[in-house]
Amino acid sequence: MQFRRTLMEPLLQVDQLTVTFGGIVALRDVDLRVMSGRTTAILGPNGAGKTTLFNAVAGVVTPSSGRILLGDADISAERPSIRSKRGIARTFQITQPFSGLTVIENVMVAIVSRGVGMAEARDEAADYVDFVGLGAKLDAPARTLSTGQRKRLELARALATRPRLLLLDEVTGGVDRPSIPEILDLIRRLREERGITVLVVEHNMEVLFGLADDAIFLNRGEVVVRGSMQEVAEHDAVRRIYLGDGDA
Ligand SMILES: Nc1ncnc2c1ncn2[C@@H]1O[C@H](COP(=O)(O)OP(=O)(O)OP(=O)(O)O)[C@@H](O)[C@H]1O
Repeated sequence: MQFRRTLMEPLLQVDQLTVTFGGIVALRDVDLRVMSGRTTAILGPNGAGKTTLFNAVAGVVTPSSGRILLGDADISAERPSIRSKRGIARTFQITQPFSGLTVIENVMVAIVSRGVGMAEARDEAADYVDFVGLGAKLDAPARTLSTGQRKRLELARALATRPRLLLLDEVTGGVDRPSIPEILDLIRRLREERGITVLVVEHNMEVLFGLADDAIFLNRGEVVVRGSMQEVAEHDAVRRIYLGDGDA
């Protein structure tokens, strides 16, 4: 019963969020509920405000109004490092590993910064590296990895912060087609095996159908449609924008 109740609660709640940059309104009165244990997609054309919403949740842009709750805690005024400690992690559209460090060292950095000792950090890092399927690359310098492998490393680094909520920005962007199913499988396992709630920005509709339970569609900073991934994808406004993908 406890499990069922948890699934029905939002882990992340965004209320009436407005973000402006000078005269540009990047987000206007955006409401969002990200349900615990589910994967939620943010859809929208270029400039819709998707990245700004991620940045506001991570705490790297300051909203002009509105509030953000993680569980019961109002995190609106908290710095990014505090939000990270509370369990919000993000990956970037362009991966940013330390290219001179090896795969395991890259992951250890995130663990050591939690205050864990080196030996213990190495064991924990090896677990995450294995989980993302980079076990054979443990001691390879990050700069030698393919784009798909760098995305996996990025996920391992995010795992090292022990997230409850993972923000994934274009996780299949730049990844060669044959490697995409493996990355998607990995993201599904994050939820199923580690109980991580996922919020994803992704342009590829085909990818989202296999991944997202819920979705919101933003246009010019406002929420136009919200619902199940299926409902949102079938909405006229969404179909118009994504028709070029052939799957919407
Ligand atoms: N730091 C900034 N300074 C000024 N304007 C910004 C800044 N960041 C975003 N914007 C503007 O805010 C609006 C929303 O941008 P945002 O990057 O959030 O959209 P997006 O949906 O992520 O787009 P894309 O799909 O192209 O990445 C755009 O008009 C953008 O130009």
